[in-house]
Amino acid sequence: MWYLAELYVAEARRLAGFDNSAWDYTDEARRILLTKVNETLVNDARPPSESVESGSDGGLVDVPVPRLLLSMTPLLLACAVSYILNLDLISQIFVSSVRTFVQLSIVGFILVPIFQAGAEHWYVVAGYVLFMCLLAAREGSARPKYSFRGQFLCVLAAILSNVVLVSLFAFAIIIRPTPVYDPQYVIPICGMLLGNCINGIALSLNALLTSFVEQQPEIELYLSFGATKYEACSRLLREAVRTGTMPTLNSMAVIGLISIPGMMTGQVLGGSPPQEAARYQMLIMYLIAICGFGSILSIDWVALLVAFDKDHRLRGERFTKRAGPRRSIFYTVRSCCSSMCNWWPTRVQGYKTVDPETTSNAGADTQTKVSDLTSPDPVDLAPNRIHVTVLNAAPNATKVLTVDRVNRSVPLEAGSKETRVLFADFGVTLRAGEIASVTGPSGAGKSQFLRLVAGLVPLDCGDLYLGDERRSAMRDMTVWRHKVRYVTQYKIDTPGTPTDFAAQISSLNVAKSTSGVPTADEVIAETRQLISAWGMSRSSVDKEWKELSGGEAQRVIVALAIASKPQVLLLDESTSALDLESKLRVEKSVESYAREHGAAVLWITHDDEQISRIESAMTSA
Ligand SMILES: Nc1ncnc2c1ncn2[C@@H]1O[C@H](COP(=O)(O)OP(=O)(O)OP(=O)(O)O)[C@@H](O)[C@H]1O
Repeated sequence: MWYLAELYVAEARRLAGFDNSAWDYTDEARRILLTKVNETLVNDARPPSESVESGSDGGLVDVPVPRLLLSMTPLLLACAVSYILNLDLISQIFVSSVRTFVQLSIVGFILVPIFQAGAEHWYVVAGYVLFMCLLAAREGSARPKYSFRGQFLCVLAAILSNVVLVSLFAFAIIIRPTPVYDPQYVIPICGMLLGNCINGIALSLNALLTSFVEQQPEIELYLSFGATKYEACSRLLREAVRTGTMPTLNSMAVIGLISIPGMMTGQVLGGSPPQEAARYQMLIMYLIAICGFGSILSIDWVALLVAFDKDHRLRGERFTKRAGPRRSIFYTVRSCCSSMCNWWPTRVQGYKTVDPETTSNAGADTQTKVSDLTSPDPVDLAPNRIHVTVLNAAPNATKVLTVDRVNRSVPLEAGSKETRVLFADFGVTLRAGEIASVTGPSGAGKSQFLRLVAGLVPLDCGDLYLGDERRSAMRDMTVWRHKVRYVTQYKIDTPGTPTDFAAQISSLNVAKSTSGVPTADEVIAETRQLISAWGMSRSSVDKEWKELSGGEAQRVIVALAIASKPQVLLLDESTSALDLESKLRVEKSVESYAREHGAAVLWITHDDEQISRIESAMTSA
């Protein structure tokens, strides 16, 4: 290269009229030299055919529209694979490809006047960036499986605040174009920030909202042991943030080695030196990473605030499931064709057609069932069908729990504004050592009653007392839940072992700030002792929750609840998965816990014999 340069310098000097023997290197000679060297290097690096096509200016090889359309044809293969594997992606591939073509074609045209006007007026650039933020917020908020009211505005706020902050940092401090709002810099870079924000927000928000709805038992398990909303969701929050940030962090890890990203490719193709393009790319990646991270944290924080009320209760009813993917024109056309001509293959998932001839009986059956479900017997919706019976009245003992005329209603149907009263003016008083059975038909509201007492669901009116302490006067609901333990009827399905769980509940804020709370070692030692008395191996608490059978997990969680020493124990069908012998052993332990610790127990059961057994054991003791 230097040899070539030497030759050009000599030639340049000759053309400029210098005497080569004097060899004085002027600016003019340097300019001619550099121009010539560049032209030669660019043309030498290209195959002869390209050199001809790209012309003598060394710019991009032009891709005419027919060839651009030709580049879309391999996607037909993807459609064929989607059809064969029944992936139901044909519509999405088609719509995405057309959108890419149309949107980029439009943007190619509108950017020219925006760049011209934006170079003079900052508000043109700001307006266009705001427009991009609105579109980004729409896309980001439309993708998650579940949504909440005001989700679009929350996503917009998260995106806007982070993009504005990162842009100020990038353009005012790092890049410093002139003017600082130069649209040639601001618009493409903001576009890249927004593109990554959408993906991060959609992935993270989807993971978090899905957890709030579908992992409700896990969250409420922690809440029922006195966790705050942050403590109850910490694992799910961590996972959601990781899910959102992982694509960017992964691409940063392989950038340059495996992938040459779009911006760098564009700059190199546009004629920029690769080193300069690489520096810009590094800068963009750092900006994308911080902007994406900030937006994900912001929106997850907002989602957490929406999901819980001030008493750290999970409000699952605030989320609604999307009806399905947005309907595309392709879908509409296909559905019309399908219903009119019945020619569209029925094997594509979600669009199966039913032959009325062959399925008439099945259809009749289904209809009967559906009508049964949609018009429930009014008797099933009557309030106050639950019965609380104190099995061993101890009128002289101190009051432990007072439920004072509480009401609870739930939506008649999911998402409906109409409500159904489960119980009204409902009350009970339990004294130290008393056990009460909670009975009633399925769906009457027994679990809702126990969850209300535990402070996991709100009450419409009335109040609760623990001794003389009024619940509505308590500033911190976690303190109440630490003393009133609800044992769920669901099988525990959280990652980790019961030993890990004991360590987690012993390190909750409420446990650390309360005196006399058993340590993790004490909890786990007593749990081992109890489960061994109930016919299980002591080492069962070292197995993963998911490795325990339904009956084993049920015994372990009851043992953990007893070992954490609550004042009120709320058992929701806690022995339903056990054989008779195991049931008897658990009953005995619960009875002695109530007697020895002066605790009150509310026990939901459908087993009349169990009620008689507990009643006779407690009254004869
Ligand atoms: N979050 C909720 N939103 C709307 N309705 C709910 C909600 N939770 C429970 N319900 C409804 O409240 C009613 C009472 O539910 P609950 O679980 O308390 O019944 P249950 O008496 O414990 O029944 P089972 O004996 O079958 O466990 C049911 O009809 C249920 O569909």
